[in-house]
Amino acid sequence: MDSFKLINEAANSSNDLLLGWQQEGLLRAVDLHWIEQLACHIGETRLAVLISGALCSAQLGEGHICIDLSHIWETPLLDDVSQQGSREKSLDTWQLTLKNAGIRSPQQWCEILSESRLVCSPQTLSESAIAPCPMVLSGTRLYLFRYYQYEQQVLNYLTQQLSASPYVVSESLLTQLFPASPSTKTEHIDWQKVAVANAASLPFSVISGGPGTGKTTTVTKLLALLVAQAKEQGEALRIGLAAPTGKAAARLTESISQAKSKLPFDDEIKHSIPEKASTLHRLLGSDFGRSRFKHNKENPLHLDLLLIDEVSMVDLPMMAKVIEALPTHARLILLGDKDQLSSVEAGSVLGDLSYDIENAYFLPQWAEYLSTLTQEAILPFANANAPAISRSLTLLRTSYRFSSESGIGYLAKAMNAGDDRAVIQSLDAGYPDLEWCQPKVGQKKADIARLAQGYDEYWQAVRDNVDIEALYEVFSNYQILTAVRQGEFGVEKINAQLEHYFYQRGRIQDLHVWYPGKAVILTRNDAALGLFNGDIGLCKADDSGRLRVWFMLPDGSFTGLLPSRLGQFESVFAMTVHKSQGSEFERVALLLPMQPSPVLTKELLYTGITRAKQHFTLWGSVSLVRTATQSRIERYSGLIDALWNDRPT
Ligand SMILES: Nc1ncnc2c1ncn2[C@@H]1O[C@H](COP(=O)(O)OP(=O)(O)OP(=O)(O)O)[C@@H](O)[C@H]1O
Repeated sequence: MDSFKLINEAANSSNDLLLGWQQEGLLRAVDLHWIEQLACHIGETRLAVLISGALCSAQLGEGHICIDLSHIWETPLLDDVSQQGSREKSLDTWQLTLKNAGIRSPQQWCEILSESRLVCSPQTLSESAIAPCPMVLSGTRLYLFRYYQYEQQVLNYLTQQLSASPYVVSESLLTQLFPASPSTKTEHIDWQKVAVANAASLPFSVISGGPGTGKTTTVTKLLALLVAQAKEQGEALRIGLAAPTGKAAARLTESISQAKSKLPFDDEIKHSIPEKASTLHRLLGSDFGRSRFKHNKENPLHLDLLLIDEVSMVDLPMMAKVIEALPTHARLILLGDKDQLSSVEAGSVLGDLSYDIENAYFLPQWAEYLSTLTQEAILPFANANAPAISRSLTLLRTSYRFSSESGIGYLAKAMNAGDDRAVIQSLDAGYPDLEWCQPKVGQKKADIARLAQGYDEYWQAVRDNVDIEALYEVFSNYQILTAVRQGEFGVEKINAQLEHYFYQRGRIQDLHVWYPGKAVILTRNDAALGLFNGDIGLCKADDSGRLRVWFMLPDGSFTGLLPSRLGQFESVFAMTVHKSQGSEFERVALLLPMQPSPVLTKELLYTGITRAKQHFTLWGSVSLVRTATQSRIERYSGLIDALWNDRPT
């Protein structure tokens, strides 16, 4: 429906207006239902309040923790959300809507909201003992109450940690872990050593870095140092390792066990470093039927240190619950790649915490302390007003996986910088580890055949009836990724077309039953089976010839289930980039849709590219690659301002 017409027709009725927005896809049914129920219950009829509540709820669905009224005032809603219409027309429409709702400026908008019984201020919240109201207006930011609380929980925790006194760190253990070697010592700073020294000194720290920058190697050294220090004092550290998904937990387990073997410490220290990582849900004691975790403020985790990997995937509510369940004395170490896609659910905690990490050098006193401890020439912030959070952040800057000759490394860097010229240049440069295919209309069959070739080795392994470990390894060598779920290049259609192709080639005998080699991904957690959303299962006969679906467990063993026992799953010859987070493959083919889509952003492409270890193929047109490189995801929250507002300009 045309938006001008919509507003003219519906100016007198907020319900009609909001219903119209729902039809246009700006609101979800749940947003509308939520605000209608509340309005009815409290007797609120003002359009300005109802619009704000519905928008706040809708934007949460888009990953935003809050809405910023002054930003929204200047943003064309339709361009912002549904990409329809010209910017000018959308902005006119949006401003007209707000004016019809009696709003003339963001300030006036805030005043109207402040008068509503649906909205309260942070002050009223802190002063009153009465039940909270559904929304909170903090400055020009409007939150749903629960999300305001989550954000405050994280901020309160950080405020305490950032002012805590540092721990003493053993210089000799640090030197043992990072022996100075004249041949390896260049003019560059050893950021891994700095990261260990920094995180060992603090109760809270973030270590961020791109693929292969040695995040796991670094934290394993950090754990070794802390375990050895505790041992010197006759104590034992209780360490927890966790990640947001089962797959990421399994990778962390594997990487820590490999990195441990290279430590220059005796076996006793190595044995005291745990390897087994669990999902955050399992760590907190997920009770799938209940909203609260088993571990919380009243029943904290029995840990002295918690390390969480792949934090880019952790949403704000989960981070708040982890913090709530941490004992006050416990250290928290967050690990991840800040440039990857944010969590599926609302928030971008790692992105917000490490917002300006590239420039976040330490304050002079802290830089001096770290320089003395590490013997590295650490430059301090020039500005004495540096934000407190910068003390807790270390960025690992050197990739040990991709050499300077690596196309994948170069492409990932260009994508991250949003530099479309460099992206196109690297794709065109003929790097041996990069390939670029530009799909053309009418060539889909040939494209599917080419994409399917990547699975030749897998089908050979299925025919050879190799054991499940070997089959799993071959399957993990190659993965097709899609940017979207629906449409011609969406994951559903691509999977169906790949399976059809395999059927035509005689690799699958019957598409309608389970077959050896069928590959599935779970789309729901299954507590009873001990399996999680994102776990991959491969179909293979057991010793008695019965087909089972085999899943790898976090300890590397396999469990084979009858297909009838599986809950919700889908085929996984192709998966979405979102689902691939936390996994890596030797070879990756990333398939972009033919048409522009708001989901095509540099974060999505960067995440897809960095899933590849040895070879990466991009399927997408020049114009789409360019547009995606220049689009970035922005998620609203109050964290960046609260943590970084004193940053030097
Ligand atoms: N300082 C170093 N010197 C040489 N090689 C290193 C160094 N640090 C790490 N590596 C090697 O680089 C590889 C990647 O290291 P690691 O797995 O720790 O990185 P990561 O950042 O955790 O990787 P991922 O992207 O998989 O999360 C490993 O083979 C590791 O042994």
